[in-house]
Amino acid sequence: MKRAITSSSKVGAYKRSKLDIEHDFEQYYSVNKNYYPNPITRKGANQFNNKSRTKPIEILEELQKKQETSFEDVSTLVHWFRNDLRLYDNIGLFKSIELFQQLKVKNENAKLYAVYIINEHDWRAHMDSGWKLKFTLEALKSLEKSLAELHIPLFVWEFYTTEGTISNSKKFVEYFREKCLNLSSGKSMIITANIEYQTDELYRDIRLLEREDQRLQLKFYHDSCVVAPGLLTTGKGTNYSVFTPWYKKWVSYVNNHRKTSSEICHIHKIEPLKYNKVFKLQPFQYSLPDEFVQYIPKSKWHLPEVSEKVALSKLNDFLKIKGSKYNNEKDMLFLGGTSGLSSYITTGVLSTRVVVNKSVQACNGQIISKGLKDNTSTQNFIKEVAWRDFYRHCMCNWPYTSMGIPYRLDTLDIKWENDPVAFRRWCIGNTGIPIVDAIMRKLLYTGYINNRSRMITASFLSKNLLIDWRWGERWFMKHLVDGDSSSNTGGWGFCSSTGIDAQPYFRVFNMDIQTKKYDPEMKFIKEWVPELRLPESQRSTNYPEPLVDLKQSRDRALEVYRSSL
Ligand SMILES: Cc1cc2nc3c(=O)[nH]c(=O)nc-3n(C[C@H](O)[C@H](O)[C@H](O)COP(=O)(O)OP(=O)(O)OC[C@H]3O[C@@H](n4cnc5c(N)ncnc54)[C@H](O)[C@@H]3O)c2cc1C
Repeated sequence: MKRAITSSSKVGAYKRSKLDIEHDFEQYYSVNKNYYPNPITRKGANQFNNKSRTKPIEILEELQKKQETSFEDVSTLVHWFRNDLRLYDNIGLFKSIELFQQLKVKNENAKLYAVYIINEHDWRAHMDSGWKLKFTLEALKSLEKSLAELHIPLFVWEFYTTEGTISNSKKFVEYFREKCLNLSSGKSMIITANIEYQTDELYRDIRLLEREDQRLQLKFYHDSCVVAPGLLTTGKGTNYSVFTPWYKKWVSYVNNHRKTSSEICHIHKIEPLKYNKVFKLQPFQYSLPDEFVQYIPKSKWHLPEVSEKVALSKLNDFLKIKGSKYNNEKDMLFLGGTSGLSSYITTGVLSTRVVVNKSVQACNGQIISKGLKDNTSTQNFIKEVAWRDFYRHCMCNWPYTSMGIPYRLDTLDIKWENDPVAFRRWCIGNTGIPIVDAIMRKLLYTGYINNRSRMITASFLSKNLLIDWRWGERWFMKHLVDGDSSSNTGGWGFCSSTGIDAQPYFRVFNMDIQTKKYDPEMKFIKEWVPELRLPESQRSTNYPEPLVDLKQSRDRALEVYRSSL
């Protein structure tokens, strides 16, 4: 078979461009063996499909059913914040306050606290980016202040172990038990938390429930989706693996809520009371270690302001100003026609129920799923938000997709070429394909690129370069400010034709057409690839020749995919 990638010696000449940063590229080639010494295999993944292994979400829900609430000897209630760093429309927090008010009737000295737990090993294992962690810590600071206004202290605990231990370990369970009992002076307590749907996190919560000390009552709630996983099944009771019929069901589920509530989806608002006695706020002290920060170019260190208030006003502004133009502008590379809310949503500073409610108000009506193609801009915006739910549902239904295995198990047979030099050039935006380079440089320098940009570069990596999509997925996680494992895996699966409701394998993005459509005047490209600003005749030679011939590499991809599937 003809190899379409240009020779490596030529490639070497471009390896230290101005945008290159010191980087250990090998970390993207496979799951981190320190944390996952025995990664799941195809056989293991199939056990979930043939039901010989129970899905973690089902185990968690079964264990939950067995929990009964008892206020006996309880004097402390804690809400454990994870990716839900907000007060407004936070179901777990809302429930915790409901329980606290019941408890107060029985024990007027009862206390309500909030907790957040830092485990750097989790961040390493999940390849969280410096951008995202910095954003999370800012969100936490803002939350701490808002909680203090309600007289609820926030405790930030740090789980440190010398050996690599993620939070689904026995060690963590023991640590958690000790910290909690310390807080309640050895008495019983109730802990609320919102469910995180990634497999590691589900197994962590399962362990906590299974090994629970009788004194600790844990209560988990669905919160991060508009419609909780498990509620939408086909007429035959099976899980949807195609978005459009799932979305129709999602829309009618959400619309039906109008019958029982004034809102499309019920928003949980807590009362702005003083829940405990006054206390002196001592802001938590934690600095993000260099190993996470180092991936962010220092000169460009800039994050948007992070608070619930900012997120809500960004949403309102978007709906007022850009919402009606979303259909035309969302894909344009230089316009910023999308909401820019993903980092707020990923860290839970903003709830997607609020996003959907406000969007529906903005278009004065219900959500429509019929004639999807003709939908208005705001209706389409809602549909994009629903994709996030869809991928979360899928992660619960096919848990191995959160363990480094594609939804389509047959695609494990694809013979990826996995050229490390080509991968490196893709990462740093030096492929010689202007649209790809501009996007990849923007990602490296800002931590954010829009959905079209993600699709273009993911298609190019997995198809034109024939590099295992998981290498790219990990690079994205390590660099995105909004890195979210279900949306990221879902997006990569879609573009590489290995995931759920994916593009057919023969759809290979044509980079020239993408440029003409989404950056017609090359404004975006020239912004990020300054080498191309001058007219061709005056350009110096420091911009690389294309890494691949687009037509040849497309044909090669089709051949490889066809022969493997
Ligand atoms: C290869 C690839 C990787 C991706 N990785 C991530 C990721 O790590 N984290 C992430 O939040 N999104 C990811 N997405 C989805 C999407 O690209 C981003 O959510 C979107 O670009 C964020 O910008 P925005 O908030 O301005 O989007 P808007 O267009 O304003 O959309 C509003 C919200 O809807 C949700 N949303 C929109 N499009 C999608 C989609 N296709 N799939 C799932 N949710 C969507 C997001 O929560 C987003 O904030 C990925 C998509 C692809 C193709």
